[in-house]
Amino acid sequence: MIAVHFGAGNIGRGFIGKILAESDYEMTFVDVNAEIIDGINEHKMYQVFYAEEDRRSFTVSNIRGLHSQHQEEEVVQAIAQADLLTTAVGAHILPHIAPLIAKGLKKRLVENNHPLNVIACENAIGGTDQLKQAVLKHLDPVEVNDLNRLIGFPNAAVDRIVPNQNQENILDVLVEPFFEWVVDKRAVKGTIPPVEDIHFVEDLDAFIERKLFTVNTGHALAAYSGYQAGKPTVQESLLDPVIKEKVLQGLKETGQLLCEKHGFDPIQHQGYIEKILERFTNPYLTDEVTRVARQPIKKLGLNERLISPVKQLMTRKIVPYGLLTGIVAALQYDFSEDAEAVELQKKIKQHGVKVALSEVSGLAEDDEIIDQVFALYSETV
Ligand SMILES: NC(=O)c1ccc[n+]([C@@H]2O[C@H](COP(=O)([O-])OP(=O)(O)OC[C@H]3O[C@@H](n4cnc5c(N)ncnc54)[C@H](O)[C@@H]3O)[C@@H](O)[C@H]2O)c1
Ligand SMILES: O=P(O)(O)OC[C@@H](O)[C@@H](O)[C@H](O)[C@H](O)CO
Repeated sequence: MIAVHFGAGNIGRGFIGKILAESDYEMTFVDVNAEIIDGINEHKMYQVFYAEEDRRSFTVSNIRGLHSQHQEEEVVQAIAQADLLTTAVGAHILPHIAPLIAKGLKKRLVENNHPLNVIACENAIGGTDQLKQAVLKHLDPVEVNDLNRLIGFPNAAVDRIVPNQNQENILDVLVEPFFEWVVDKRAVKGTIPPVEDIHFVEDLDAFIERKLFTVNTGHALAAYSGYQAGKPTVQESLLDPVIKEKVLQGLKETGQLLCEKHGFDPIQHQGYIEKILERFTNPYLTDEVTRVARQPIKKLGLNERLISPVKQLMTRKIVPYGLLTGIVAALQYDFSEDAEAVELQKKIKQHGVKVALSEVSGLAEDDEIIDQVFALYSETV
C-alpha cells in the first residue's frame, strides 16, 4: 500500500507518517523543505520519541521524499498510483497544494479506476472540504463527475501535541504519547486499506468541535495569556494560577456549548478537560507559546477555536467572558517573528480594533461580539 502525504513537518512525520508506516504503508512525503526531503531520501528512516519517563522510541522506515516544486511529475505519478492521500501542511497552505493534487488526480482518473481517499489532517472544521473545493477549480466538468464517483474527501480531526523540534537528527520527532485520528466514515469512497489507528465515525462534527473547542481553544487561551505574561512555554504558562484559571474559565464555557449542542455527558466532558490539561503540562515536552499562538489572523477566523464557540454561545444568550478575554489577548499578540501577528497589529494601528477584528473574523462591525471585545480591550489599554 502506498500513501502520499503532503507536509513532512511535525505532524506529518510525528503522527501521520508513523501511524501509516506501522500499518505497512510505503510513505511518500511531499514537501517544499529541501533539507527534510533530502534527509528522508538519504536516511530512509527516522525515529519518533515519546515525551514520557521511558522515552520509548519507534523507527519509521519504508519512506521516500519528493520536492513539491522540483519533482512535480514524480508527485503526479505517485498520486496516480496511491492508495491514500493525506496532508498536514496548515489549512492556509491547502489552496497552494491543490493545483498539484489536481494534476495527480486528473492523471489517476484516466489511468486508474480504483477509488482513492484524500484526508486533510489539519486543525480546521471541514479542512478536507476546503481542499476539495480548491482542487475542483482545476478540473473540467467531466473530470469533476469522475472525481465525485471515485475520489472520497472525508473530513478528519487529528490530535497529538507535537512541539517545535530540537533533535540532533532533523528527521527525528519528539511527540506526546497521546493521539487521536478520527475520520468521517460517510465520505469514504470504496475502502481505505486498513490503518489500525484511524477511528471512523458517523458524527465527525461532534468530534471535531470537541477537539477544536477544547484542545485548541484551551491551548490558544494558555498561549496568548502566557505570551502577555512573558512565559516562554505552555507548560510554564499553566503553572501560573491566574493563567490556569483563564484557561479553565474558557473551557467551562466551551464545555457548556459542547454538552448542550452535541449531548456530551458533562461529567465525562470534565474528565476530557482534565486529561487535556495534563497533556498541556507534560513535563517531558517544551511547547513554545509562539508555536501555539502562531497565525493569530487564522485563529481569529469565523469557524475557528475562539470566535466560533463565542458566536454559538451568544446565539444561546450566554456571554462567555473567558473566551472574549482570550480574543482580546489574541488581538494583543504582537510577536515580531510571526507575519500574521505583525499584519494584525498593523491593521489595529491603522483602522482600530473594531475594523481589524471585523476584517479578520468576518463578523459585521456592529456585531455584538465586536462590541463586547472592544469594551474588554479598551479596559486593558
Ligand atoms: N503540531 C501539532 O501539535 C499539531 C497537532 C494536530 C494538528 N496539527 C495541524 O497539522 C498541520 C501541520 O502542522 P505542523 O505542526 O506539522 O506544522 P509544520 O510547520 O511542522 O509542518 C508543515 C509542513 O508543511 C510543509 N509545507 C508548507 N508549504 C508546503 C507546500 N506548498 N507543499 C508541501 N509542503 C509544504 C512545510 O515545509 C512543513 O514541513 C496544521 O494544520 C496544524 O494545525 C498540528
Ligand atoms: O496547529 P495550530 O496552529 O492550529 O494550533 C496550535 C496548537 O494548538 C496545535 O498544534 C495543537 O498542538 C494540536 O492541535 C494538538 O492536537
